[in-house]
Amino acid sequence: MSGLSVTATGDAARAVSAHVPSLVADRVASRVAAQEPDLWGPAAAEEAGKRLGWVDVASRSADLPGRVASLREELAAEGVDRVVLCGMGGSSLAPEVITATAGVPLVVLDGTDPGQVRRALTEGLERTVVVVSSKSGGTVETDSQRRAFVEAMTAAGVDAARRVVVVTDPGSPFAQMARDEGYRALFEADPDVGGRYSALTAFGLVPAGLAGADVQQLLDEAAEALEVLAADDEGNPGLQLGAALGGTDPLRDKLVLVEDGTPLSGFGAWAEQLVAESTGKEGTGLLPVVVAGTGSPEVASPTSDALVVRLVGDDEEPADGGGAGAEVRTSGSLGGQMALWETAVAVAGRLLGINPFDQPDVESAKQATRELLEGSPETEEALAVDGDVEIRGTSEVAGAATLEEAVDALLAQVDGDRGYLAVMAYLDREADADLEGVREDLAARTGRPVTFGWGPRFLHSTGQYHKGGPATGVYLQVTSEPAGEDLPISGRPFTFGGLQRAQAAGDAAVLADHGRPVLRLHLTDRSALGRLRAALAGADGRTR
Ligand SMILES: O=P(O)(O)OC[C@H]1O[C@H](O)[C@H](O)[C@@H](O)[C@@H]1O
Repeated sequence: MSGLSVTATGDAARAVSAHVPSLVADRVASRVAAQEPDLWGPAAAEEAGKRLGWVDVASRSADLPGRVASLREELAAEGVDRVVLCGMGGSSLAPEVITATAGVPLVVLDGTDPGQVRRALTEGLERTVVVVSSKSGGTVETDSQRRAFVEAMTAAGVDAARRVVVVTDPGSPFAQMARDEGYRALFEADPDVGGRYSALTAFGLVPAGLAGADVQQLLDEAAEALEVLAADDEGNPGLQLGAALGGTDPLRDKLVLVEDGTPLSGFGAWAEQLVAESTGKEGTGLLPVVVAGTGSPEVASPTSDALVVRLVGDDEEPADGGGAGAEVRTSGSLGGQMALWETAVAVAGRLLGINPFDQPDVESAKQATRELLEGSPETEEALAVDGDVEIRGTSEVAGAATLEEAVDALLAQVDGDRGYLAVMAYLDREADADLEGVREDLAARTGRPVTFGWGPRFLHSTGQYHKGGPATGVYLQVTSEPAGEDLPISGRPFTFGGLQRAQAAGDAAVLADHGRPVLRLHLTDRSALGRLRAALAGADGRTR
């Protein structure tokens, strides 16, 4: 028994009935398990041919728990017990959910906010090991974080080379660097598994295992689940979830994810990347909307284009199959759920007619950032300045003279039937965490799904969907001067603050090029956050 359970109601149940029989007849489950690359059309076959290794992850990763446990013991004997992970997207989201669920501490540094980076650098360096994870070995945030740690450790008299562990693909620039610099350990990951499917490879298991999570158990859970998920059987939960995700008609493309009794902690953020980057392309896809709880507007009164997925506990009563709306409930162990969602997203990709293994629109924002870093980080004149807030944006918000007018102008662009609002905050996701509360306010205010992402973290997750998915979004970007001093990046001509601004400006430019409405608010003093929050909440009583 894998303990995996998927139940569907309403439109989701109808999608299961409509699609699972043909998925079984086409032997989709066993062909995914056999790593057949031709399930997503001829154009996707080459990529799929090198991206399906996750189906036998338990054997591919078999040596890792032992290797990680030995390294953890060695480090502990040296008094090193604080684990920091530097990595973005697929290189950080899995260890975050694994350690949060296991209740073991891991510092995840997946941002460039100078205050957030500085905090990670100043707490307990003498007992810190830094895991630098990047599949490509070329991600600018990760390399900048590595540089910052090496410099800070060296300044503190700590032998940095003994404290850096690298996880990367064989042959990547990071693999070479780990050898050249004599870093403590190099874990070469499986190149046949894509970043967002890499949870149970070295990317998930090394940092989580060093932090003390039981990674052997995760692999065992996944192995058990993958057997069930390989069956050409109508009861296969991977086919059922895949059909519910990709097969509603008309497509319910706002996937509202809510923890509702699950023992897993933070699963939504991991699933968000998997779903958004895998499906959000060619003008279609599913927008994950990760909400705080069952009282959130998107769950309490779902829109007609929403599919609500409740992550429930194992003893939850199954929902009955009828009714209006569309809901799915899933439960099972963390390793099992990861395998379930990977399978389901691959199945949904087939139903949506897209290649679930590429991310064709991520590079454009990276390129725009590189160009800005080579020039000046902010080249666009402010349309208006309201106190400590500079207002920039596309033509839809051009007439606004005040912060409140600008927000109103943007919200007026949210389509009442299919639209969504994405809030993208390039701030300190720990110190400024309260801002996340505006998600609910804005959802209530607009009556539409609202996503909240911390920049640049979300660029490696929902960023693909924003550009490649349907043109139904409007975008609110928040940037700020650093709360304290900016932080230089050793050996680079730009600072963390400069990088953060360039990433924001680069992404906004690409969204604008795609014809999407964008409002950019830059706080010249971070103390203006309170005012911003009130303006977004509509605290003066103005509602649309
Ligand atoms: O692991 P890395 O190569 O550093 O990549 C980190 C992330 O980069 C990009 O944003 C990709 O679209 C993601 O899928 C990936 O997870």
